[in-house]
Amino acid sequence: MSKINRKQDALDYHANGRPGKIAVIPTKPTNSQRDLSLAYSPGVADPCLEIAANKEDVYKYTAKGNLVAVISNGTAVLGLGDIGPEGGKPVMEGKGLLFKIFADIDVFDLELDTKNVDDFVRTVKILEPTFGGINLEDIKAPECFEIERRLKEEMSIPVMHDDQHGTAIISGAALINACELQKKKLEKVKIVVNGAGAAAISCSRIYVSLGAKPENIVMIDRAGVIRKDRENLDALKGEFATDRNIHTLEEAIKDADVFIGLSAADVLTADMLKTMSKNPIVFAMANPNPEIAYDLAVKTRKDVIMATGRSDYPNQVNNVLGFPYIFRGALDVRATGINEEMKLAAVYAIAKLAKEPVPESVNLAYNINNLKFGKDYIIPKPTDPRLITEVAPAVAKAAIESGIARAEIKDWEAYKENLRKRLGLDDVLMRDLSAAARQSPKRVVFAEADNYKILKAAQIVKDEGIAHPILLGRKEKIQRIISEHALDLPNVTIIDPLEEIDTPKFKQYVEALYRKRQRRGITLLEANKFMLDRNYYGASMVEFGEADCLISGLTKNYATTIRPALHVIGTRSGSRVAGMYMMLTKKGPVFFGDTTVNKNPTEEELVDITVLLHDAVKKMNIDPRIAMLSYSNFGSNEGEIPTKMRNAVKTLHEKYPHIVVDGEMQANFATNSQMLAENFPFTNLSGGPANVLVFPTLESGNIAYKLLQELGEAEAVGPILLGLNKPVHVLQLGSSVREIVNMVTIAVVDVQAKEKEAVGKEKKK
Ligand SMILES: NC(=O)C1=CN([C@@H]2O[C@H](COP(=O)(O)OP(=O)(O)OC[C@H]3O[C@@H](n4cnc5c(N)ncnc54)[C@H](OP(=O)(O)O)[C@@H]3O)[C@@H](O)[C@H]2O)C=CC1
Ligand SMILES: CC(=O)C(=O)O
Ligand SMILES: [Mg+2]
Repeated sequence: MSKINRKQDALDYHANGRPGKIAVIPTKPTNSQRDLSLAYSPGVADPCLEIAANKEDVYKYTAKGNLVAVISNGTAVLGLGDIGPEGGKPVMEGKGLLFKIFADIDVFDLELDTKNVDDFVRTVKILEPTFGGINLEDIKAPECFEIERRLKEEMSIPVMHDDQHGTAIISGAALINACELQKKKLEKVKIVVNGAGAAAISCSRIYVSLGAKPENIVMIDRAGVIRKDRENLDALKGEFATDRNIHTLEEAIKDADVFIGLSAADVLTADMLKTMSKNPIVFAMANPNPEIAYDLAVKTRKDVIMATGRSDYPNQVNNVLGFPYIFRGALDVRATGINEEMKLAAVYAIAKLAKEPVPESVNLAYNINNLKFGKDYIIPKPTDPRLITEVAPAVAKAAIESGIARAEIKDWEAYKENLRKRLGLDDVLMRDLSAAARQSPKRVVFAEADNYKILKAAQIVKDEGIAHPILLGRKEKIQRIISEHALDLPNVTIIDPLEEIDTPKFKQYVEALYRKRQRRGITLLEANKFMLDRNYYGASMVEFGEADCLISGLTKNYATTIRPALHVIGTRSGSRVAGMYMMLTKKGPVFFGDTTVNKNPTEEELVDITVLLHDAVKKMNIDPRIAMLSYSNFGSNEGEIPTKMRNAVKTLHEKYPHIVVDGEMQANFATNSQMLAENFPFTNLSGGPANVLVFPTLESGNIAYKLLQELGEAEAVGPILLGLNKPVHVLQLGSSVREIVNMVTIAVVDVQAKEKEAVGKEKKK
């Protein structure tokens, strides 16, 4: 994007619609007169009096415990300098936005019109009743140090100057990892810190805590190298003053291992970079423009590990990776401050996370196929959903262990679960199913293995111990994709049916297909031809026990994929086939059927579909509560659809009394149990909203799940094919890697359930 376009886009982004980036949203119902009388007068008086009697109750009855103030006077806004409090407001609103989206922390941004330290401290101090924490931002050195020190002493809620400590924590984590990759020891590296302000001094201090030697650090400000013999040297800069006989950045940078830029744009030239030691580390963190442009640095030195504060290049060393989670952890244990132990815990948690395999959602967000620990990935990406569950608990634990927490966390797994829920990362069911799959992984044959997404999913399910993949396709093509994308799939079986044509196994598969279909118009020659199709071959592998289940359909339409399975494997005796989607909604999982196979099911077919859905949901250890949907409620409308749904319910009640099912009903009644009970108290659909929805036609089911997926932001897992003799699962055309992994997980659990069923039947005999 050109600079001009970017400028206009950025201005439009802020100005369009409601100006600015944040707003206040009520968290309680406000629909009725009653709600309002509780929210405000007279009801509000009760929590007021409770808090007046016991101040700590402010955490119980108000938003204080989750509310952070982002406070600035605009004197060091990014690297833009002193642009005043109003000038800094977009940055402060931006911080508020980041706190919210990454850690679900609410923020009021406060821009103070003062450069006077006493006024600043007094103003913030008297805000203590309102906030759970104070994030000081973009206040210039040296005032920022005194402001933070005094507020920490005088306030009993966490106070942190983010430009100092947030930056120190992130760059500390990045430095540990960069040193490891460049095979350098932190205790020995020579570090040049350009800048001697808030960020630079705190970063240098944390590097020393992590093992760097103060005598190996040279610090530089606008006047040059900070030397011990400088006149009027202030105490802060004095901490890192050197007695070496050097005066300029040019002199200091020669043979240095690490350059830390926390100053201004473009001060490090290519010529200077050339003089650094072998395998140099450059963190050019000035915002918005770094001390040396990313492209110039990597062009100048092939052996450099390069990081900037920007999101549009690899290695974004920016305090956004820290402040949301540091405050999250501190707020959740009601810490009285943010101490050294908490900061170091955050450093190590962030550094460690960079070495873990990257979730697919992060690859997708950056449009990179295989991010992994290395020169271009030294710290996690800000969108990594694991940051909250790794960094916040590490910080909270450190607060408890160092004795500054006022609340305990006992069940850390439950706490992490809660953190995921806060961000809507709460796919508990999928996680439970993954855990179940891992207990006994199965052989899954992928019919379309000459496809990157399938191979990536195969790698994930293999790495996670969910399944043993078997890949079908042209061997050379599969190997090429594996090496192009640096996938890691050693020792995985690859089979090309075209190369199997003369094997006894191939012949066995062909004969079996011919036997099954000879009276349905298939000749032996045709059976032979069909078997070259990987869907037929894969289904035959499942049929003959060479694999436990088949996954296909990513690149072909549904009918083309399902037909071979029906021909080779067939349906369970007396059963029909139907498709089910598991919709992972914000209110929990809801199962939709039939969304895939039966266009306009009859009453009898609806009964069978309902039983199939019931049994499938039960296998996932969920008690099904089934609603038969229509546009009418219990006879309120006549018509073909309500009648067939009503009749299906009647048959289900008679033949399957153990199944909790009711209808016909409209979707809003099915999903709102209070409304259903108030209007139709006779219903047997009790104990909460329906979690299985049976649709009258394929059309309505398909439309409903797609709308929910797009507008309701629910994740759709499926279609899960029900009724086949052996597990075959057909992907949605163009599924994502995550959807394929989910589907494999379901397939493995399905195989496990079928095995259990078989053992049960054997025992009964
Ligand atoms: N990536 C990230 O996460 C973060 C990046 N930053 C960036 O770091 C920079 C500094 O921020 P902060 O510490 O808050 O600001 P401060 O105002 O406290 O400090 C700025 C420092 O930079 C020095 N400086 C300015 N220009 C030069 C130059 N040309 N050569 C040498 N030194 C120079 C100043 O020197 P003097 O003392 O002589 O005035 C001062 O010491 C900003 O660009 C900011 O965007 C900050 C926080 C986080
Ligand atoms: C990232 C940040 O806080 C800064 O540049 O000031
Ligand atoms: Mg800042």
